[in-house]
Amino acid sequence: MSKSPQPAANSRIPGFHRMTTDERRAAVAAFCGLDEESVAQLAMPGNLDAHIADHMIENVVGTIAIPIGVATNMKVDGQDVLVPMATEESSVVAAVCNAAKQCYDAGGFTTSISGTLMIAQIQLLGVSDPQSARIRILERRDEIAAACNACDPLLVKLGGGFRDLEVRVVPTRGGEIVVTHLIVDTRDAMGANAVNTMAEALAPSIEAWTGGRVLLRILSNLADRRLARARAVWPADAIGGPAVRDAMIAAYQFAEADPYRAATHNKGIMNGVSAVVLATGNDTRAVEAGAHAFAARTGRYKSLTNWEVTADGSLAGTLEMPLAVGLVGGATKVHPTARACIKLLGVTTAEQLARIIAAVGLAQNFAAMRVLATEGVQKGHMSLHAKNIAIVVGAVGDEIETLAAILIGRRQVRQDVAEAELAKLRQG
Ligand SMILES: CC(C)(COP(=O)([O-])OP(=O)([O-])OC[C@H]1O[C@@H](n2cnc3c(N)ncnc32)[C@H](O)[C@@H]1OP(=O)([O-])[O-])[C@@H](O)C(=O)NCCC(=O)NCCSC(=O)C[C@@](C)(O)CC(=O)[O-]
Ligand SMILES: NC(=O)C1=CN([C@@H]2O[C@H](COP(=O)(O)OP(=O)(O)OC[C@H]3O[C@@H](n4cnc5c(N)ncnc54)[C@H](O)[C@@H]3O)[C@@H](O)[C@H]2O)C=CC1
Repeated sequence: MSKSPQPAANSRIPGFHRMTTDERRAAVAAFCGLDEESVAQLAMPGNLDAHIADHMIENVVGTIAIPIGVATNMKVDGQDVLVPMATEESSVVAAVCNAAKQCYDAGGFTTSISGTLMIAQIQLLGVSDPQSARIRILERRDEIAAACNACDPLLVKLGGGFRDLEVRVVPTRGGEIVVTHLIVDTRDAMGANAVNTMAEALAPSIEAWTGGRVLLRILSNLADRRLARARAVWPADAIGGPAVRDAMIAAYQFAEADPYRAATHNKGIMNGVSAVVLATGNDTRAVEAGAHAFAARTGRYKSLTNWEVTADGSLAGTLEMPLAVGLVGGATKVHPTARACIKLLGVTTAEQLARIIAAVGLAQNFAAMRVLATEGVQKGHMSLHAKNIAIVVGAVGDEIETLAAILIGRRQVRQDVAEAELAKLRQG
C-alpha cells in the first residue's frame, strides 16, 4: 500500500506514479476540484455505455478500453495543470512527467496560438480560363462571406464565421484546376463539419460564376492557420550538464537533416500529442495528418521542433504545429470520459486545449531525445514495458509486479525469459 495522497498545491506530485489508481484519482480530484461524477466516470471499467457506443459509429460490436494516465509536473503559461493522456504505449506518460519536471523550476512551458481558423477547399474543374475564374470568384468575397455565415448563425453568434478567401490555380496531371479556400474561424469547434457545410453550400454559386464544375468540397487537414506553439528552456544543470545538452543538439540535427530520423522524432512528439487528443475525444487522424503535412511543407520532411543553446548555456526547445482540436463537436461532448478529461484539464476554450497539447508534444520530444542521446531508450521504456510482457505470458495479480522486477533485474525483458521465470515463480 502506498502512502495517502496529499492534496496537491501544484502539478509537481512526487511519487504520483507510486500511488494506487484510487489514490491518484483522489489526488487529481483534490488538485483540480474534479466532481464526483467525473471521478466515477474515470474509475468505471469499460467506461463507454453500449448504447452510446452504438450511436457513435456504425456496425458496433464492442469497445476497446485504453488507459488514461495523468502527466504531472506540467506548468503551462505559469499555471500548473494535470494532463490526461490516453495511450496504449508504456513510458509515454512517464516521459512527459520526466521532461516537465526538469524544466519546472525554469518556468515550464510558454505557449501561443495563431488563431482558430480552418480552411475548406472547393475544387473547380473544366474552366478554360482558370486565371479569370479565380478573379471572378475573388470579386464575390462579400457574397461568399454572407453565404458562409448564413450556414452557421450559432458559430457567428459565438464570434466565429467567415474570415477570408483565397483562390489558387493549381496545376494537376489533368490540367489546371481552380481551388477556392474558405477561411473560417471555428472557435471552440475543430470545425470540419462546420466548414464542409459552407463549402457544399457555395458550390452551385461558384459553378454559376465560372461556368466550371465543382467536384470536391472538404476541409484541409493542413490547418496552417491554426498553429499552436510551445517553448521551454531546460538549464544544462537540470538535464545532466553541457555534454548531455550538446548530445541532444546533435540528435536534433540528425532529425533536421534526415527524413528517416525526422519521421521517428516526430512520432515521439505525436506520442504525447495524440494521447491528449484522444483523451479529450478529438480526431487523432486529423491532427496527425496536419502535423505530418506541416512537417513536409517546404518539400522536405523535417522535425516539428527546433532545439538550440541559449546565451547562458541552457537548452531551448520550440514546437510549432497545426492543432485543430475542439471542445464541441465530434466525440468531445458525446463521450462521457472525454468530458471528464476536459474537466480534469480545466480548459474552457479550444485555444487553451491546443496550447497544452503543444506543450505536451514538446515535453515528449525532450524526454525521447534525452534518453536517446544518453542511456538509450530501451532501459526506461523496457522497464515500464516489462509489466506488459508479464501479462502477455500469463502473470496475474501480484505476479505481474514480481515478474516485471525479475525481468528488469536480469536486464532481459523478453517473452521467453518471462515464461521461464513465471514457471519458476509458480513452482515456489
Ligand atoms: C521512463 C523515464 C521517464 C525514466 O526516467 P528516469 O530518469 O529513470 O526517472 P526517475 O526515476 O529519475 O524519475 C524522474 C521523473 O520521471 C517521472 N517518472 C519516472 N518513472 C515514472 C513512472 N513509472 N510513471 C510516471 N512517471 C515516472 C516522474 O515524474 C519522476 O519524478 P518523481 O515523480 O519521482 O519526482 C525516462 O527513461 C524517459 O523519459 N524515457 C523516454 C521514454 C519515451 O520517450 N517513451 C516513448 C516510447 S519510445 C517512442 O515511441 C518514441 C521514440 C523514442 O522513438 C521517439 C524518438 O525516437 O525521438
Ligand atoms: N478531414 C477531416 O478531418 C474530417 C473530420 N470530420 C469530423 O468532424 C467533426 C468535427 O466537426 P465540427 O464542425 O467541429 O463539429 P460539429 O458540427 O459537431 O460542431 C460544430 C458546431 O457546433 C456549434 N457550436 C456550439 N458551440 C460552439 C463553440 N463554442 N464554438 C464553435 N462552434 C460551436 C457551431 O454551430 C459549429 O458549427 C469531428 O468528428 C471530425 O472527426 C468530418 C469530416 C472530415
